[in-house]
Amino acid sequence: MKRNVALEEAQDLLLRMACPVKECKIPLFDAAGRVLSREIKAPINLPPFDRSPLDGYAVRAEDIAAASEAYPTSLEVIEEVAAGYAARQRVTAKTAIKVMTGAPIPAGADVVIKHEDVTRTGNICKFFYPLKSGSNIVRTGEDVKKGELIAAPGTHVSPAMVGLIAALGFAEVSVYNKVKVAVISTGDELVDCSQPLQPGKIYNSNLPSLVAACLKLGAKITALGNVPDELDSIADIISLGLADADIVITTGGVSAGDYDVVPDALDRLGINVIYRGVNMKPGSPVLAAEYNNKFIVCLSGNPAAALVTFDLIAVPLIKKKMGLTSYLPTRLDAVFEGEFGKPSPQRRFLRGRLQVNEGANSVTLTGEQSNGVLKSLINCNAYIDVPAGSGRMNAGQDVSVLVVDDVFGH
Ligand SMILES: Nc1nc2c(c(=O)[nH]1)N[C@H]1C(S)=C(S)[C@@H](COP(=O)(O)OP(=O)(O)OC[C@H]3O[C@@H](n4cnc5c(N)ncnc54)[C@H](O)[C@@H]3O)O[C@H]1N2
Ligand code: MOO
Repeated sequence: MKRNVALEEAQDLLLRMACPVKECKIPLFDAAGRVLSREIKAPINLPPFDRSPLDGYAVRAEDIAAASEAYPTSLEVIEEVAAGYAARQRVTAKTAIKVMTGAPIPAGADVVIKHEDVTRTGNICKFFYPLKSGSNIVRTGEDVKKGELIAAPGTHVSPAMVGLIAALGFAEVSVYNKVKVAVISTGDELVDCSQPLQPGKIYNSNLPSLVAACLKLGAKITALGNVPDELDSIADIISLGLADADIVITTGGVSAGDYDVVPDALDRLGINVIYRGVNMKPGSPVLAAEYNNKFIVCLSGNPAAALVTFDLIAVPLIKKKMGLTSYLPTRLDAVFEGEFGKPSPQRRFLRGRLQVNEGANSVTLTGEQSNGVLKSLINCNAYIDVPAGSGRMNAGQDVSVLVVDDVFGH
């Protein structure tokens, strides 16, 4: 077992051992938020045929080459084509076919003129300007070319990706199974938020917040609830979690107190502790262990410490198990806007709000930074990485941040 490792080593030790869970095939309608386990190549062009982007008239460019306001060109409309149908006839010299938006371009035509720009009497249509061959035609494969790689394994399925996969005619997709995460909180002082609060007790916030964080990632959760600071109960519930889950997350009871019995419970279960303690604040007591290819991540109980170490250590692990190929938080440079008076003898992660700008990114603090303060995580989308040995931080200073909420995507 290692002790007091750097964050990067703490991440790496787990990521090296973790491989994605098994794959399955699911209906495309259920695929949003999942991770593709197979590449997707386009079996068809998109659009599959040349189509009209307008309601208008498909004609031959050469037929309207001389058209002008003063001397319009008259063509005979020989057919009308709605979206979803193909013209039966060809556009030949001096003829036009009326087409609706989305309709295939009739053979022979090489340009579409929008209907507002023509006048029509019976079957005769007048055109008042010429257009270059190819104008107002959406070409076959403009969006996607047949054979093109659409997504590699490990791609997160966004709503837009669902649309693209549907447009290519796939009703099912291969994805990784949902990662199963069991969440446990420990502490005699904790009361479920549905219960009245007794003296000396506090409401359990870690269990709901960690369950919510795992759900947001797309994991399959088992909330095993809260157990008292008691060796047998903690050992029993961890072993219950390990029976089904890929990853067990616990909070509380990992520090140095008399009732911090989580490490003893792991010991009793014969679980291999990979490391105990990470050089960071908050969350330094975090512990990670492995058992039969499953992982146990024990976060300290302070609510902010629990969520920060969850984001920086548990999330990359869950993401790698989910099959994602990008799992570490993005690191960006930013200018610090604000002040933080405390020195940081230990490496510190401050809760901040990153604004991504054209020139320089800027980051502000989201509020109080104590280990138990949860409120400042509400608008936090990045952690300011303050190196060990840093003094007071002032506005305008350059900092490095780890992005923990996706500020780029949609
Ligand atoms: N003598 C020492 N004492 C402490 C040390 C140390 O090195 N030496 N480390 C401190 C640090 S750092 C932290 S963080 C805490 C964490 O200890 P634990 O992980 O064992 O957590 P607990 O003692 O169980 O709880 C800490 C704190 O958080 C509250 N808590 C716990 N669980 C929840 C929950 N589910 N929802 C809301 N709040 C929770 C708990 O009541 C405590 O106030 O230890 C320091 N002590
Ligand atoms: O882990 Mo503790 O004080 O670093 O919150």
